[in-house]
Amino acid sequence: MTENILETKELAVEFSPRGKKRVRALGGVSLSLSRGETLSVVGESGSGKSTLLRAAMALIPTSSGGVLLFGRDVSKLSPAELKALRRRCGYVPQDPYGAIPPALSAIEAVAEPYIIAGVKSSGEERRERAEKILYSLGLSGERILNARAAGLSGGQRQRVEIARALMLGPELLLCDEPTSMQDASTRGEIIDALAKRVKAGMSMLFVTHDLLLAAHASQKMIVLKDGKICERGAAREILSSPKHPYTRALIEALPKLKF
Ligand SMILES: Nc1ncnc2c1ncn2[C@@H]1O[C@H](COP(=O)(O)OP(=O)(O)OP(=O)(O)O)[C@@H](O)[C@H]1O
Repeated sequence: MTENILETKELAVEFSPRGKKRVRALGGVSLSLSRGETLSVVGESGSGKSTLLRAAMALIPTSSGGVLLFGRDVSKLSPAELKALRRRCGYVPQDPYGAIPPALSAIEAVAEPYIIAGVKSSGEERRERAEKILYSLGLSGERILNARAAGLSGGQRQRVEIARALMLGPELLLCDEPTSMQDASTRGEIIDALAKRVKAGMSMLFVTHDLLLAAHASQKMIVLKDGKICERGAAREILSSPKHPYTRALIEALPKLKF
């Protein structure tokens, strides 16, 4: 039997900003992700992708429906139990600015989760592991490794964020537009590094507005429109023969190369 790492059931999230109209960000989303599998979440800006990631990690309250993380209903967990489950997850937030502690160098920032989680290790071991992960994402060299966040480009910060999320060897990686600031070849390098980990058993929920990237990075895909799934299935199949008019419109909007 396949083991579900993440499951959402009719998940709904509403925001009630003070003095403003209530926003229904997610309206009944059901999905499942098993071990060693990647699911891409695709949709336009405002379709609910980030909300889905944050709700999956129980970082925001849900209005109805539920989330099972590693088979446990997150609404029934104590803060300590939830913390323990979150430790098994890596989260790459959308905005790499501000997510990295400004006083730490890149290598220290990547090694920090080991210290926070209390993993017994020497400074040397932490550094070695952090360096290896950064290298797999195309970052190396003393100048980069010792730079603080302010001295790194947006794309480099994004890779430091991904490396931080990988430091504890997560069983589930949730990433929110993790390659939005990368050039094409670095993007490929990152996707390949993540794919290797998926092959080794990691599961990944991959948020992107880029359908081509989604098809490259994942086996399964869901397309979100106004907080609801309008299409789901095998990523490449959706790309080659989309069923929903919204997906078709997204594909038609992809830039066409002309020579
Ligand atoms: N904290 C919040 N308070 C109020 N409304 C919110 C909040 N977070 C998200 N929303 C609203 O929920 C809807 C979904 O937002 P979300 O950020 O999940 O979309 P998204 O698909 O990730 O967009 P993007 O691709 O631009 O990041 C939007 O209408 C957004 O304005």
